[in-house]
Amino acid sequence: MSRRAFLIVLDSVGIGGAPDAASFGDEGADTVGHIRKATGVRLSNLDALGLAAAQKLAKGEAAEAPGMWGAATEVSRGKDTPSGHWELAGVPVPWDWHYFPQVEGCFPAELVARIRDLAGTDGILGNRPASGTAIIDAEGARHIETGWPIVYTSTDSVVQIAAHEDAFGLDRLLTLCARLAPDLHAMKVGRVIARPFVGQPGDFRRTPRRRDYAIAPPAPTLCDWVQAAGGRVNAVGKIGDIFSMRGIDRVDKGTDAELLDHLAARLDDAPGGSLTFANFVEFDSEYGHRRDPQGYARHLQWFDAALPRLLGAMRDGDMLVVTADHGNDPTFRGTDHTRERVPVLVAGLGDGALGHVAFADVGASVAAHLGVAGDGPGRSFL
Ligand SMILES: O=P(O)(O)O[C@H]1O[C@H](CO)[C@@H](O)[C@H]1O
Ligand SMILES: [Mn+2]
Ligand SMILES: [Mn+2]
Repeated sequence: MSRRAFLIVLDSVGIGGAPDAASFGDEGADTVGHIRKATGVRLSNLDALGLAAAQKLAKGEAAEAPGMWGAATEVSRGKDTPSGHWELAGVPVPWDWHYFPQVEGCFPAELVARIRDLAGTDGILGNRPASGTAIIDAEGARHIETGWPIVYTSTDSVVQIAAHEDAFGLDRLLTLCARLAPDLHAMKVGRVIARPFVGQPGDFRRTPRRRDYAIAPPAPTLCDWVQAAGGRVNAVGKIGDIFSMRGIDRVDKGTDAELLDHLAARLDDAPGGSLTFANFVEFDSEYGHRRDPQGYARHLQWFDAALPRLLGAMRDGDMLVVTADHGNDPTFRGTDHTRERVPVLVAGLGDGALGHVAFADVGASVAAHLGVAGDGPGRSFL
């Protein structure tokens, strides 16, 4: 029997209960719990895999349910996408990220000068922490007038550059971000993100051609382990960006709806020994950061309705894991991620509650399932 693994990250679908939430200012945050409360959304297929039980466990309540489910706790000191994904892939982040101050004029003068040089402009717009959709509404018209890039940060370790695909140029934006990224990685800034948008003043829209230039993981991850053992690694969504393409053989991108088709295609054609690693980002980018519980609930329902199609395409020897990288409670103050535990829902390997596990145990378990050698602090729960 040839074994395959499918690791699916629902970006930001946290379940509360992180023991260190208070130190992030996130005590009480609970993405799925608060969405259920606010909207009454029913997630029967996810619950059949153990989501509701994992939610209880995350908050220290007793829970019993069939299936192979647990709640995972993060140890990396960031509540961001790279930290979450790398740790799920077996490698916690050993360093402190560099964050920009949450004030107007957040970027140091040398960095502003470097961006101006690389962009070939006399100035930049933004230079403050912001929500990405709000800042293109506020600065988009001036951006078109001046040609200056819109540069902003958030409470994550990130520099984001928004520019109009036609007025500024998509390739020009991507080149700017690619050239800037090494300087920022050297400062332990996790990512430079290109945020292309289109439209006119009053009607600007971001496009799916976003591109993340992430610092490389601190050590070989699950993706490298699988590749080193001769297995193929398929990335669905922004996984390739998050891992700086380390240990990745194939990338398929698109909207979440398109990614679902890519994932289904990999269920159909992925060879034995392979890992397919998927990230569905719209939970986070379209609903969590936008503090839209109704939209978030609809997207959860969309994934819940898609699950039978995915589970029905599994073969003997397949392991499929549904998990998340951090929280982004749309009912919580602010517009940023929230420190939370995440669900670990395993399909294909029968029943057996996992209880509390570490993020890194997910990577170790996928490696164990595929029979590849791993490394790091993770312990297989299989
Ligand atoms: O508001 P937008 O641009 O969506 O930014 C969000 O997306 C970034 C990367 O996930 C985060 O740092 C967060 O601030
Ligand atoms: Mn994320
Ligand atoms: Mn985010």
